[in-house]
Amino acid sequence: MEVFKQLRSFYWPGKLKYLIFASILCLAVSTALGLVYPYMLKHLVDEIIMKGNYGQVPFVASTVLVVVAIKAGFQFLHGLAGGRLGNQVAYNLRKSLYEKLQYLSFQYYDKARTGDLMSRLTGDLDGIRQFIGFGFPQFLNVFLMVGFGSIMMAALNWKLMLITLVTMPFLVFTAFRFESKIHPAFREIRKSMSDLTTAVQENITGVRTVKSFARESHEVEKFSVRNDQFRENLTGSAFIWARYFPVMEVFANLSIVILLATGGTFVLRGEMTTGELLAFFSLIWYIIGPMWGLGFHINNYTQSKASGERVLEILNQYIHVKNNPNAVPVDDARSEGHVQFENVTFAYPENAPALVDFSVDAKPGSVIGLLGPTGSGKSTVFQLLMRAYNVKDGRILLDGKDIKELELESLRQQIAIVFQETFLFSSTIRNNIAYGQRDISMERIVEAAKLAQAHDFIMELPLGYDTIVGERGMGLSGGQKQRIAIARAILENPKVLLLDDATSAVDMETEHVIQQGLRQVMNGRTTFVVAHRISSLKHADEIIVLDEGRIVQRGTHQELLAQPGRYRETYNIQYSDHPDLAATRMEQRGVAHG
Ligand SMILES: Nc1ncnc2c1ncn2[C@@H]1O[C@H](COP(=O)(O)OP(=O)(O)OP(=O)(O)O)[C@@H](O)[C@H]1O
Repeated sequence: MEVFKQLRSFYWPGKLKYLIFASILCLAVSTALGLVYPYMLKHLVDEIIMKGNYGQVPFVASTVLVVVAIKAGFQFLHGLAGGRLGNQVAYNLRKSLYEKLQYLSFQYYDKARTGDLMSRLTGDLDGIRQFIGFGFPQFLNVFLMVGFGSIMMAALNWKLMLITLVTMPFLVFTAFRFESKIHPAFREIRKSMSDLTTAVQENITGVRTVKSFARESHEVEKFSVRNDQFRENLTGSAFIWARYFPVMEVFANLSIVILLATGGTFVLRGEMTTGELLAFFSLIWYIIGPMWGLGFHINNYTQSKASGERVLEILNQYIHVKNNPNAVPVDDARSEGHVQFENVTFAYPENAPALVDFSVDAKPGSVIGLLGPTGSGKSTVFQLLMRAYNVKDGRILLDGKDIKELELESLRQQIAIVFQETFLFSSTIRNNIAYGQRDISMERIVEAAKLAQAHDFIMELPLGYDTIVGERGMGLSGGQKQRIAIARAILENPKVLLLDDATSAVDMETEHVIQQGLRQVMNGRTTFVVAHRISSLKHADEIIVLDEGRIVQRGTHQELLAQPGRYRETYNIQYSDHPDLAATRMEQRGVAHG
């Protein structure tokens, strides 16, 4: 029950608890009305058939008819209340889960699997909806039926009741044993289901890689393993069912045998009437039915308990990066974009340090270039500045304030980043550029697109800015996607601009034009540029060369060219074919040296 206690805030607040009461009450009334049948049966046999009072038959029949109609009415109300309750609970849970997913830290997403999360948000949520809406009232109804049935049976003949129900403890014991076995089995089923979903999701996401490497059969094989596992888990649970249900059936039927033998003897001895025995016989299902169904209800309960655990796991997930209690918002009007890293050393969880003793003082409006081999920590600088992770050694300051003391949202609003890999939403190009910003005029979107050199190619598309780009921007080239991402960052009008290899996918010519546009944009903003091409870095106020997380060189383009080291080596490699020609071309394009 601990799981449902923890989920209480989703089904108890406000009117919801009244829906629970209404649903249970309607079911209870409907169950109580069911007791009229055995009573009518007894009356029919003892008072009408035995005594030949056939004139009462229409009365009995119409009573049963009225009872059936009222019972159906209450069952309808139970369904209505249960349905509304379940849907509202699922709605509340879905909302909270989605909200939680928005605020979970990068650290969580480093390990999270999309398919698994999807299965929690769909399958598991539905399990909880079903149980809270219907499973739970039905479960309570078991006790009501047993209670009502026992009272009426005891009123008819308490001795017969005790004898008949002698097998019930065995039935209950078996039902509980069954529960203890089936719960872990269901947990496994849910887990393998999410493995399966993950496999499908990853396969669809990576379909281009799969096809281009002709690895379809490899994927089918990989999927088969998970599919086998899922089947085995289902078979395992079916085996548990198969083992326990016949045992429960035997105990249930034993009760009926005992009832027939003992009850028959009682009637022959004149200790009870035939009508009473028939009423008893019909009543026994009030006890056996729920006991029989106990397995099903327990099953339902354990499934939703397993689902509840998986949903709670997300809801209770620790958020590593969040606002400090005394966090202050960044004053938009006063923010200058002065970024300082002071002796920052950082390691991703369970990893070697990605950045060691990193310091930089990026004055407002300055441009800092970052160069270094892959894995040297360049992107980590960006991640830390956005406070994707918390820094423990050293400090990062924005306008002299430790970013840990600033409100996270307002900090990130000061920063716009163009990632190495562009992510576009399945929406129009206009919405992708204006992502999340309301009341943005079309003029500003077009202006940003022009600066990012995206306007021309967008206008060539049949629907222009209203063209819907496919999932993750399918249908656009890498360079086109990057330019849309740059336009998005420009529109953000940030104080700090982070360009993480933002022009890697465009040709040199386009890069040069984008950079001219960017230079206009960078004016008055602090910019960090990660690039592998010297041409993207040479105008930076300071260039930092990283290797294995450590700063190995720093200075301006000219200073770094003048000293031996990685920067000059990179320069020589990039301009080695025709160093003079390269230089001349640059001059011609107006990219002044140094
Ligand atoms: N989310 C993460 N979790 C764990 N380790 C990470 C994570 N991101 C990066 N790393 C590790 O941190 C180190 C620095 O990575 P980073 O992405 O900063 O390098 P980079 O210089 O930007 O490389 P590239 O030029 O290839 O983008 C690498 O060893 C990398 O494996």
